Amino acid sequence: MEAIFEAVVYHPFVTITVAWCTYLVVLGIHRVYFDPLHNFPGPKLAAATQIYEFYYDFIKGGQYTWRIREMHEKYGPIVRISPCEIHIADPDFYDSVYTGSSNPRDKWWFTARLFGVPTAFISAVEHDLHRARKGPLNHFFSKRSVTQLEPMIAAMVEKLCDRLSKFKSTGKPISMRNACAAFTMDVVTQYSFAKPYGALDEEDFAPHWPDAVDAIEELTYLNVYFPWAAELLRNLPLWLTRKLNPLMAKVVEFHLSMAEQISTIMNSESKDNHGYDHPTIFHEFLRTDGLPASNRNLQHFLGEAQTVVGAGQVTTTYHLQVTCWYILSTPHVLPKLKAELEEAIPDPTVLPSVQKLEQLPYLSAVADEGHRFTHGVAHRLPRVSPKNPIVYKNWIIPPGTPVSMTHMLTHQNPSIFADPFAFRPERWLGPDAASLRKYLTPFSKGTRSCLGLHLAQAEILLALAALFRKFDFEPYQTTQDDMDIVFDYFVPMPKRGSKGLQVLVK
Ligand code: HEM
Repeated sequence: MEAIFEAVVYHPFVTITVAWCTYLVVLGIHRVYFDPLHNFPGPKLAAATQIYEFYYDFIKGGQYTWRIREMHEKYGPIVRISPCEIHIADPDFYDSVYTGSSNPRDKWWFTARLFGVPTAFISAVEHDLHRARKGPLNHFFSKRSVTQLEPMIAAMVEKLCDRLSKFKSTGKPISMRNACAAFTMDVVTQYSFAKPYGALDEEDFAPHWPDAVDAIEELTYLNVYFPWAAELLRNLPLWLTRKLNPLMAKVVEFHLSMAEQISTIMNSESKDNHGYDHPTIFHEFLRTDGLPASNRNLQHFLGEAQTVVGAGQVTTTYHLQVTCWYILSTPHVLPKLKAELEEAIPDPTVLPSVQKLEQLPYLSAVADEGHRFTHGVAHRLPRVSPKNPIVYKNWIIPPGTPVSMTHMLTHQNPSIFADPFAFRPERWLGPDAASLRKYLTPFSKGTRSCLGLHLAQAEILLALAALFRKFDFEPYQTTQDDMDIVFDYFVPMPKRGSKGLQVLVK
């Protein structure tokens, strides 16, 4: 008996397990009572172990954002939400966290893994590395470059309208999620590869592309918590990945399609984008002299392509779809918008420039209110001050600590946006509009802010103007709960099974 007891107690597995558990308990106690963040308010369990956050985001699926909101209601504007992360819910502090390059911020290495593309600029942890990698892409997205791109975007809008007009009075519903995604996908792939994916030409608007980009988003927590598993799944034979994890299979198929485009450009003798009246990102990118030799490979370009194409497609599509829903479902908005568009666009076949559309107050207010409802991203965005502490009121947050804020908490804050769940473009037209604007942060701010802001704004204004000048829509089997955000998979997502906005063209 004694021999059995000794064998069990001294078995290496038991010894290691006991030692590991003891280590975790001591670590938890240290984090809660002794480490530099121990004074910050928040649940003790969240401070002791990251399993707390893991439970809400991985097990329950994208739910920590709502738990964080509850924590702020209980503990106030600054909360320790995990052993190493501080979250702030004070909209006036946004500019102190999301700073420019004179006060650089790093990303937090842990959440830099969200997208599963470690060499892409979006995943670069250090400020300097991020700047070096993003640099070659910046000029493609300047206001000037986007203005030059306008004829292409307008042509895609025309194509979208052409397709929608075929549904007129047929009684056949259209998925606005798929139609808008086809438009944004064709724009961003035309700009990236000089070859659109042709989603607007497909009968059903090629839903497999937005499905693939949504799959990238749904896999963000797998990438963060189990990067090795995500890597393994990405590299298995496709048939096996399809069986084990259909979401990852969609991502791999998406990667294969982009790899084909990039290889064609890499292998073509001339790197010239002959025949196109606008530059294209990956032709130019491959010519960039400043790019280190280690980054001149398919894998690196693929990471950048996923970043640009994915980010360009998912956010703008979501904005367009959700804004269309609120325009159609908020009784006073549609007639006001239509009246403005009819006056500004006497001939519906001739769309004004983006510059002219920007001057239409109600259209711009509708687009801004759409941003306030869609947030850009649902996830908090952690930033790290590498050398200096971040000081919030009496709290001194040590350098190296990830500090995050969440757009949704600001955009739905009733002390800033009165009646926050009412879609009210008028709030952007009143006397308070200028002071409200600084709290509208869908594109984030600082060095890591959205690269595609001007492109997104051009797509949104041109598409909304054309859709509501040319068509009368009626929502089809869509209710508010098909649109409400219930998941944070980095980007906002509705309930499972929602088909998004479906419409009939009258
Ligand atoms: C409504 C439309 C859009 C919204 C609200 C939006 C919002 C955002 C936000 C909040 C970020 C910061 C993410 C982070 O900190 O990790 C971001 C980053 C980014 N966005 Fe957008 N985006 C939109 C459209 C676009 C478009 C059209 C493109 C390009 C085609 C684009 C490309 C990017 C890229 C490349 C980044 C990474 C920037 C970096 O890491 O420095 N976005 N976007």
